[in-house]
Amino acid sequence: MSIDPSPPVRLLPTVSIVEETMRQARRAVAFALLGAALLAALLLGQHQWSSVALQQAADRHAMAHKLVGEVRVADQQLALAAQMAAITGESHWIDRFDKLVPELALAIEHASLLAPQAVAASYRERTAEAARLQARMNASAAEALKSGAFESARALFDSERYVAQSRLLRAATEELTQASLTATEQEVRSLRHAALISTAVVLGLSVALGAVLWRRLTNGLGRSRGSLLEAEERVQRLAASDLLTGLDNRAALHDAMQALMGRARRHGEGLAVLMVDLDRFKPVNDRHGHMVGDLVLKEVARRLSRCLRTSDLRARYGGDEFVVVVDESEGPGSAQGAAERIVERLGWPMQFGEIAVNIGASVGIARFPHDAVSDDELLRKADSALYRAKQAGRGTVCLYDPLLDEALAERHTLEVALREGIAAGQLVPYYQPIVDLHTRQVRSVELLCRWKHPERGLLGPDRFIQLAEDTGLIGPLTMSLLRQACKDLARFPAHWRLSFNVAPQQIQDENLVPALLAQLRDAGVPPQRLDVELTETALVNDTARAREVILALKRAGMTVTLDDFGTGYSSLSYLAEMTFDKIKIDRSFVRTLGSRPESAKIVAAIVGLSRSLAVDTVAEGVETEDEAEMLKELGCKNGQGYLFGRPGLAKDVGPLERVPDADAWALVD
Ligand SMILES: Nc1nc2c(ncn2[C@@H]2O[C@H](COP(=O)(O)OP(=O)(O)OP(=O)(O)O)[C@@H](O)[C@H]2O)c(=O)[nH]1
Repeated sequence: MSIDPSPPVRLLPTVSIVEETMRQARRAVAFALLGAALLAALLLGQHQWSSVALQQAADRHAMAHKLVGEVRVADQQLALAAQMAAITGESHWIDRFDKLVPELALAIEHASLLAPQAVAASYRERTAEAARLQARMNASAAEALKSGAFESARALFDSERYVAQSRLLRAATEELTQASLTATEQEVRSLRHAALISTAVVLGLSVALGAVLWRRLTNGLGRSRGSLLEAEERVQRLAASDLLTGLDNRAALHDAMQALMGRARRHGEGLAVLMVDLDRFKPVNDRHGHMVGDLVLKEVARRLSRCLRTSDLRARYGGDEFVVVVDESEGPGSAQGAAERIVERLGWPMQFGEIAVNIGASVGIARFPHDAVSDDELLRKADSALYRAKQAGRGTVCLYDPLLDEALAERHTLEVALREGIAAGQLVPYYQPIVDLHTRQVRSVELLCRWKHPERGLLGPDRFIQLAEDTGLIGPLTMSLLRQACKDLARFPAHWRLSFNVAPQQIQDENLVPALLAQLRDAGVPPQRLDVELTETALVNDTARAREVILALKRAGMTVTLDDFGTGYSSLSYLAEMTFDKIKIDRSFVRTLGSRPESAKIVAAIVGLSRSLAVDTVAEGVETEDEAEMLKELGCKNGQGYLFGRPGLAKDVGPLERVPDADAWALVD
């Protein structure tokens, strides 16, 4: 398998999708508005144009009407004025005749302008000669009238020629004015018709344009809606899945569990929740980096998917924890089977390019509805079972057990109380003397710890030290105790030294040595009075780091003791390598000195070894004079135990210089 750093699920540009969608929607709406404005302008323009044209045509028609009357009246009045002037010779008739001649000519001219051009041209052609003669005769008549020759004027008016020409002209003029009337009427009618047609065309166009715009708008909005729905679906998918593995995430798990529980309840079926935690995953990150760690997590997700049914729910719960929910409709065995398959498959080696990785998995199982009926409770109980699987040595499967759950709850309560207790100064230093086996002089005291629990009374270290180590409280606890112990040490006899234990986890703390020196400085105690005890476990876990710490402690002036020697790994190489100042012989050898000959041999060997390495020895757990005697004979220099004194408070330990017998000590423990 090659190393591929890209995550399986790509973060999608949801924001830009929304922006694009908004852009599309805005464009569609802008088009619609523009189209609507165009349509409105078109309709308005068409309406305006047709109203103006119609009005003008109507005006011309009215004019034609008026001219028909005017020409007729002017003609009749002209004839009347001519007759009356010739008969009466009165000057006002003569003036009237004079005036009416050009008036009639002008009215005819206007009418010809309104008539169709062809009609007007034909009128002019047909009447040109008659009009010219008529005009000449009118002029002669007018002259005759003005000169008083009324008889000759009358003769002219009554002449056959004049009458015939007047009739011809009247008929032609009547034709012309009627033609102008008809033409203007037709114009009005055809304009009305055109207006109707253009309105229909514009309306048709508007409907077509409206339909196009509507389509565009709905298409645009439809596309926007589609994009938004798609984006929403993506967002929901992303929100529900773990980005690294692509499995459901914690939130989605809860939703899915509730749905599964609802269905199981309806069908009267069972479910099992498997809490899976990887074993030894942290070292993978530490050794190969987080990128390889991530690949492991992805591979775990892949293997989980392969060894389970597709209907089984799989989720990443966080960190290196996964949750699987299997249905138990076929009986309670299926969860156990699935869990065992998971442990087996995740235990198979993984290979990423050159890098080989070996992890494992522990599984805790809780059942619905047997153990719990809510998702939170089920997960909590599966976690409790998982805790037990881890305690049992990892790589195992454990079912939830209510009794152990109580133990876990008790442990949690104690952890909370311990955290508060450390802050509140409830952890009290106790001291046990370490004496010279020959002189019984007190050489040093070992710092031990008691917890003055506000409700449970005085608790020994067996009740809380392991808990403190497991929960990371051992560092703060040690420092809190040491702060008080350094003050006590300043008041103890100046040749007494103080031994105290440093837990394996504390070895990793970069600040350990500076913090110890700061405590000593605050209390005004030289580092030479401090002896740090380390167990073999601390050395085995991280030998290189242990060597560094030992060197730093010694450089700072403190001494270092190898605690509980003989019980653990007892590698002689540690002794040679690490330059301890003292070795503590474990109490199990001391207690069996009288009963098991091998114990004496082991003690003799350890003492011999120490002597050759020029290292001091201390025997732990000395309870009888016989044991003290034997140890002395075997060459052991120092002893610690009930024979010399039980652990006590500073006020009880302080006055002691030498311990003749056990009664000298306040028996506080
Ligand atoms: N590479 C990677 N590491 C992660 C991620 N999330 C959590 N971790 C690491 O996973 C580790 C989980 O810690 P633990 O469960 O104590 O590690 P472990 O070694 O498996 O411990 P045990 O369960 O006791 O065997 C921590 O070191 C986290 O930093 C992630 O997304 N990627």
